[in-house]
Amino acid sequence: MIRLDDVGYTYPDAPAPALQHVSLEVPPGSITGVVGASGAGKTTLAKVIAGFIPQVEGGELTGSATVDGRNLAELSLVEAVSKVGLVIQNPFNQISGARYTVRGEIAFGLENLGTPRAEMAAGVDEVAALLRITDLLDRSPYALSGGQMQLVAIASMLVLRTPVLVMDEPTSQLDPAGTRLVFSVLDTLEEAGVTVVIFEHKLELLQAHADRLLVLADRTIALAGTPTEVLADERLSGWGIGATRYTRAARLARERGLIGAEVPLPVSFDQAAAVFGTGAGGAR
Ligand SMILES: Nc1ncnc2c1ncn2[C@@H]1O[C@H](COP(=O)(O)OP(=O)(O)OP(=O)(O)O)[C@@H](O)[C@H]1O
Repeated sequence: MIRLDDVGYTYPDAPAPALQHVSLEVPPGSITGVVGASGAGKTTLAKVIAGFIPQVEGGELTGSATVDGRNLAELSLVEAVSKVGLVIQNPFNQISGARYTVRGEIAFGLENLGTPRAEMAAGVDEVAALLRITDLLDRSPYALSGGQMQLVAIASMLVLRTPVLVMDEPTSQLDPAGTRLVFSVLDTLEEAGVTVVIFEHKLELLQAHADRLLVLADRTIALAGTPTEVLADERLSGWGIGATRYTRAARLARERGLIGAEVPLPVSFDQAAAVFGTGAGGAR
């Protein structure tokens, strides 16, 4: 269980806090999505949950952030890293620079933990198969596309098998197929009991895969609920968050008089199918 109670954080020498009064609970074995406009504090919150703040960044953290009852600020970085994996926003920065093959790169964290060689090799093969990058294992980590590098960065965290995984825009470099693959891997992780917090802009996928959705706005959690509840909230556009394609299509249909103003705007495929009367079964 991840629990934040009235967390505030100010970067070193920053004139104002990046986060204020943030309280949240993430139950174990669930997927929580976090959405927010640019600059809302998503990366900052990801680093708090991963224990990188304040350990790595410095600055002033107030309130309490715990994982399984342990205060993150009191864990050593090694302890924090063994509890929470952080997939950072820019995959280029996640690459260690210390290994010449993708295989070595993915194994790097396990190597540092002293994992036996055979176990390490099996772990790397397993995550590579899961993320469909087995054919990249003997390539140089520097000769990859942005999307391939992002999958390698994700693999290098998954292989550590931390009970909690925090992902900061992990699909930003991926094409739609790669993005769907990552979300299906999250479902697999959830089934295996992993707790996932994903900071992401792709609302349709969050709607389909997340158990809960949090909105970060004005430096705090402005709204929390099921994805369907949150995505239907009229305040989202004011917070700089878009709407799902289903909502946008229905809004257009409403403007053109094709559906009445009294019909609630759909946020999901199933709701849209009901509104447009086409039934389920089409392409999503
Ligand atoms: N190292 C830093 N020092 C001082 N201020 C920072 C630092 N990093 C981020 N900030 C500030 O903290 C606030 C939140 O930034 P953060 O990167 O967490 O937002 P974000 O929601 O992840 O944005 P984006 O979607 O653009 O990545 C911003 O006002 C930003 O300018």
